[in-house]
Amino acid sequence: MIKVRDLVVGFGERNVIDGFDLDVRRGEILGVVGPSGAGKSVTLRAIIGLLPKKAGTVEVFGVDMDKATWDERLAIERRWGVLFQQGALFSSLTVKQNIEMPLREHTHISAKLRDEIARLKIELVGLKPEAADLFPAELSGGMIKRAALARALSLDPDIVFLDEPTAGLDPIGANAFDRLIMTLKDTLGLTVYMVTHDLDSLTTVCDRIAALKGGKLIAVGPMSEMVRNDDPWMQEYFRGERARAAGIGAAA
Ligand SMILES: Nc1ncnc2c1ncn2[C@@H]1O[C@H](COP(=O)(O)OP(=O)(O)OP(=O)(O)O)[C@@H](O)[C@H]1O
Repeated sequence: MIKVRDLVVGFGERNVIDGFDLDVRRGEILGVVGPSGAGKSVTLRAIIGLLPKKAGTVEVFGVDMDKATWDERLAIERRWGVLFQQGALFSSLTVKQNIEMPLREHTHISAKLRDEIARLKIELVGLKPEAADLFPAELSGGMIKRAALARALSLDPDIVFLDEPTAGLDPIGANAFDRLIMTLKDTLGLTVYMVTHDLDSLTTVCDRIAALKGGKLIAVGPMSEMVRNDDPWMQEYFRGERARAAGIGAAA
């Protein structure tokens, strides 16, 4: 679904991402981890074209994004949805209006159909129908994540990019969100690219994990490979106290 080659991204003289390759396979949930500041969000933004690359290529659905025509690019953007770290909902719009926004931008469907689709997505992500008319300031953290996910799903994408979807949620809320992602993957055949620090999410929902450190990709594979990696950060992360508490040691 996505093929990243020799990616370099930086600001001024400094390179945050220093040349790596990464593939995202159809139908998988790929978890992206790494120390704070490792460039996880920067990589996500570079893949979806919100940040310029200094070098390298990004192919999505087999199309080189640098060579894509305007129409090709728009067609590809229609096939992905993004959930940003803080949800990034428009504060002056209701939940339903937020979900309708991509439909307004990318389609010519009628207001009635937009309304129906938005209400369906609200149901799909487990929000109550009444949430449709609430403004973001009236939502809890978990509801914001669900509303943002509903917006990311509004165009029935093939891929969703999630930037720390469970950050700020209590363990029960995080767990429910993880289950939702798995259900969506199973029922809609979604491919998921998920930046996360959440060890529970990595264990329960991710098929593969990509670990970023020092601008490089230091490991890609299933959890069983992560726990065996001898990089000190990987050891601490995947074999430390919190990992043991999440039951990850058992995977070693
Ligand atoms: N627009 C920008 N201008 C300059 N530097 C930036 C910009 N965006 C990100 N950076 C820098 O790039 C580095 C990587 O940031 P990024 O947000 O990708 O980290 P991260 O791995 O997602 O971290 P965290 O886990 O803390 O969210 C950081 O040092 C950050 O300061």
